[in-house]
Amino acid sequence: MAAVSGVLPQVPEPRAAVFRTFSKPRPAHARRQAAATKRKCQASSEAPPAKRRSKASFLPAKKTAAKETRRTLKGKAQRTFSPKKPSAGARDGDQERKPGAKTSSLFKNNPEIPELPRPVVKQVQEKVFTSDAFQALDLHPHLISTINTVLKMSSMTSVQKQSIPVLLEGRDALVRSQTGSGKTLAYCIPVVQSLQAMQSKIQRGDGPYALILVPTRELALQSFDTVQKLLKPFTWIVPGVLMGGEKRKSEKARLRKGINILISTPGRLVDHIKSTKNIHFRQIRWLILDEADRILDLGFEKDLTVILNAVNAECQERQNVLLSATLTEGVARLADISLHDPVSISVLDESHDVSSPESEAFLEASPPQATDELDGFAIPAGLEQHVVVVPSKLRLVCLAAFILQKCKFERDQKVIVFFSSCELVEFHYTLFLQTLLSGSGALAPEHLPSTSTPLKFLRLHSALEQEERTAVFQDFTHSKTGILFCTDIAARGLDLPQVTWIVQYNAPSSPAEYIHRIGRTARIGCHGSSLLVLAPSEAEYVNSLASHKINVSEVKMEDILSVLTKDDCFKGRRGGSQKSRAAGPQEIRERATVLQTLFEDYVHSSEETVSGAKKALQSFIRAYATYPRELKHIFHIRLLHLGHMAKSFGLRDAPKNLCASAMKKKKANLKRPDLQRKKTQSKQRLAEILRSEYASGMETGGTKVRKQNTRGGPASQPRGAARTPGPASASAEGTD
Ligand SMILES: Nc1ncnc2c1ncn2[C@@H]1O[C@H](COP(=O)(O)OP(=O)(O)OP(=O)(O)O)[C@@H](O)[C@H]1O
Repeated sequence: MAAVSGVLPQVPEPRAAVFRTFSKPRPAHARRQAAATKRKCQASSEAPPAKRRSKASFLPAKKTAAKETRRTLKGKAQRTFSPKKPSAGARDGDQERKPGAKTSSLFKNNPEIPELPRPVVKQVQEKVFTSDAFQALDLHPHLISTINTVLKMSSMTSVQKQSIPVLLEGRDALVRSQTGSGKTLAYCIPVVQSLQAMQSKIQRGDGPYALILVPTRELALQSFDTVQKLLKPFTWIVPGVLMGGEKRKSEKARLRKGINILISTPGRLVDHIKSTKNIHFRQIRWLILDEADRILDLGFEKDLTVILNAVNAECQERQNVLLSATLTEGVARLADISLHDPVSISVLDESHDVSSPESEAFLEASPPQATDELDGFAIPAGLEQHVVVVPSKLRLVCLAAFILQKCKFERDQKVIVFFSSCELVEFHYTLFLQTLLSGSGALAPEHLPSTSTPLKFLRLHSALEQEERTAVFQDFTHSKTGILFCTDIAARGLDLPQVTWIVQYNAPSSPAEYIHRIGRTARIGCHGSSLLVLAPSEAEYVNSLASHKINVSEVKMEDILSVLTKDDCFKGRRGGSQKSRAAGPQEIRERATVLQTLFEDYVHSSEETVSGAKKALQSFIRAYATYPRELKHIFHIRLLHLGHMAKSFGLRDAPKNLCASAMKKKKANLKRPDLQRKKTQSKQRLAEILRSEYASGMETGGTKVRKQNTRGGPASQPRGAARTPGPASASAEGTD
């Protein structure tokens, strides 16, 4: 990174610049210097000593640049979102400055960017496809022809080849294979085959024969769609989905008429078990837990117990199938599910079969390892994983530059950006919509490069009304391009076609969540890329990923920012463009400042927007506090510079008392004798909170983001992926 040499690398022609400089080996002296820097940085956290000037920063900006920037932007900002006069309420401490106020330097006083660790990792890989056709299985001819003609699939994937015969034999199974490898059909085909072959023909009124549990509503819809297609020739078998967001009454009516293959989120099913007379499980032959490790997780524990008790009370003889890309036997053992002599299916095992040429390559390449060492999660071969280390002040412009690069200046790019809470999604969605879309995109179309593509922003999180959630899901599914901002609600199971990039703007809380997030791209043998954004104090996370056999290569922040030289909307003082001269570090710096000013002016344009940004920052801090203990040495609020962090929310200064009240509360709690009792309650609370992110929609009285409301933020939400209790204090907007 720039920290190593102290100067920004020469920025080549912008088109060729971005992402050409991944992980280049550095000279030894530079490495030594960077290692020393890293030690210093770790000791001092992200907050630098007041007088220290960052070597990592760009060359010092001339004083006039920001002034000029302000002038350039003033007009633009007014044309885009018309900043209002700051109202009385906006005059909170330092936040009272008018839009267009001087933007403090983005490039001074940043912490050094440490050289990233480069652990040697042999990633676990699986072979996706086999050469075997579905005809090789003992399936009903109509089912085979439906797979061939309706689903347009001919050969089986590895996980299908291994799982379908085992499940057709009637065995219980734990199935693990990489994301996007076809696990849905691996269980749907045996279910349909076995139910259509039942001697006494299934009647709709019999009720459910198969119960499929999935963690999110979108996944429920997606699985329902697959089952429905497979059932085309077997019209007497009725599938149905219970997923919340829909009127309870209509679901009850459908249950009364009869559903034979029932797909549901756990929370919604529990609600019906408690309140719907007609629901019964007398006929259950199959219990499937898709994304089983998530469903067995803390957040669903209570719901799952209710469901299993209800099912066990009425039927004992059934097949149980647990599937996930990150299912370990350890996780499965925790399940209070009476698995009967289960078969453990892992496609990785097949890679070790010396009869396949690829496996031979694998065996040759990897020395014998202990069993647990082989336990890394497989990552699709077509997935290129990147990481960028960005000082907190530059996070926002870096994200924006990346989005502009991919979605404005490249064709057919579909990007998913993961955030740790609903509030963060909502804040960034609104900010980008109001600045990048109506800002740079709408300014003067004649000034846009002819190669640019209009930006399309979408957002998905649990605080949206179900109607909008479904619409967004459908829209993004069918779009050729677009940027989806989301929480971990979209991390599991969703099969969104042709996603090209996954950005993790907030690091995930576990390696499993990392795998699932990146798994939304490079599915079923396709190619895709991912980018993880880390702060300098979080660089150690690369080692944590490596310990789970996850290998990321470094992208330079400067390379991402250099795209701004393509976009004359961000022209700085000197007004040069790529056409007239080569873009240098100074120009990149100026343009980044223009972009940051655009964000800050929007945020400071009204009381409402300032307060939205503060809430989002608080939500970030709360989510940051929920990282599990084993990651606390990397992700600890103490390691963040809150003033710099505030800048990444478009705030010119850190709001006062940001953490103080939370810390005060914590200290007070420590003195209180009833703390232990409270701890149990807070565990339950966390379960509620986690469930809310994956809510099934029976919730009442919660704060939902209305369709038209692009400015106001939703109720505070914690990271959906947290597996470990933390002090997140979200509202209970989405409990089932
Ligand atoms: N045999 C096949 N041939 C071609 N495409 C297939 C085949 N089986 C499944 N697919 C397609 O592969 C994609 C991924 O399948 P699926 O969603 O079932 O993956 P998954 O393993 O469940 O992923 P995740 O772990 O992310 O949930 C889907 O678009 C599906 O239609």
